[in-house]
Amino acid sequence: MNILEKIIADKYLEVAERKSLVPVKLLEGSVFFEGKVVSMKKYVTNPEKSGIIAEFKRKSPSKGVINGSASVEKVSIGYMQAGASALSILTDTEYFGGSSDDLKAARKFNFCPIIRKDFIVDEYQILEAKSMGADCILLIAAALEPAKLKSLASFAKGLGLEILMEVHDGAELERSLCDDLDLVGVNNRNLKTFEVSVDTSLALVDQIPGNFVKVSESGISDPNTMIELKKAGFDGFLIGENFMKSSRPEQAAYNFIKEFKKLSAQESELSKA
Ligand SMILES: O=P(O)(O)OC[C@@H](O)[C@@H](O)c1c[nH]c2ccccc12
Repeated sequence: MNILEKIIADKYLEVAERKSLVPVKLLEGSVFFEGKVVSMKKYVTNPEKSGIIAEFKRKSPSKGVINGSASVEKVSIGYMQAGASALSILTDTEYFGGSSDDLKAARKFNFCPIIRKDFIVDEYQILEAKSMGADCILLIAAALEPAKLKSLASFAKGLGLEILMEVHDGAELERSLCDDLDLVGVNNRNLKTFEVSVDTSLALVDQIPGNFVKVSESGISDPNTMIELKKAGFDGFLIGENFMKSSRPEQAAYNFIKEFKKLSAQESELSKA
């Protein structure tokens, strides 16, 4: 069993347990349930912003503990002040050290799109996402049968949520593309082997139809790489570890975005010349 298969197997058990403890009616009673969704698609493509979806992640199966002491309040506010377009909050506890409380805290302190980063295998988790105040969910093509991915996407759409579908190769992209998706992400990290390469994004970008917002995910640690990915056609950049490994993730994001803006300005000067 590879790590993704293990996480997914555990996720089914975890969701079954929560389902038996927290009834859907209670989720639907949350103040956020009727709340308006802030569009990830719009924020990520807004030229005034960086396109960065900044992630709050305490640990991961590939890296172990990344940051054991960061405050979600401080970091999420700081990310947005630094110029991020949106937030990604891990809610998986066992493998990533996150929780629904992290997402609720981020929601409380920020008016911006927030994606619930988790391994969604059941409609119940989409209701949970809405009840926490999320605007967008992640669906991982490598973890879901195409028919199931499509029905989960349509369920999320029905609640007004946006959907980021994550793929890792052309075959996943082809079999799982559907109209209900808003953003398509290419994960540079293979969730089965943990290998990371931005070439994965560069190789797939032209296969993503133009009506979807294109996001490159994982392993981005240099503003020059972001410039390269942007030139290739990406609108969004999901960055976690490179910020979270710092004792002040919000400061790391600020420095990164400042450098990115400087490089972008130089690029556009060059293209004018
Ligand atoms: O920390 P990184 O290398 O910047 O990557 C962020 C994000 O892409 C990564 O956390 C991620 C991408 N897809 C996922 C699916 C589940 C959990 C986590 C992820």
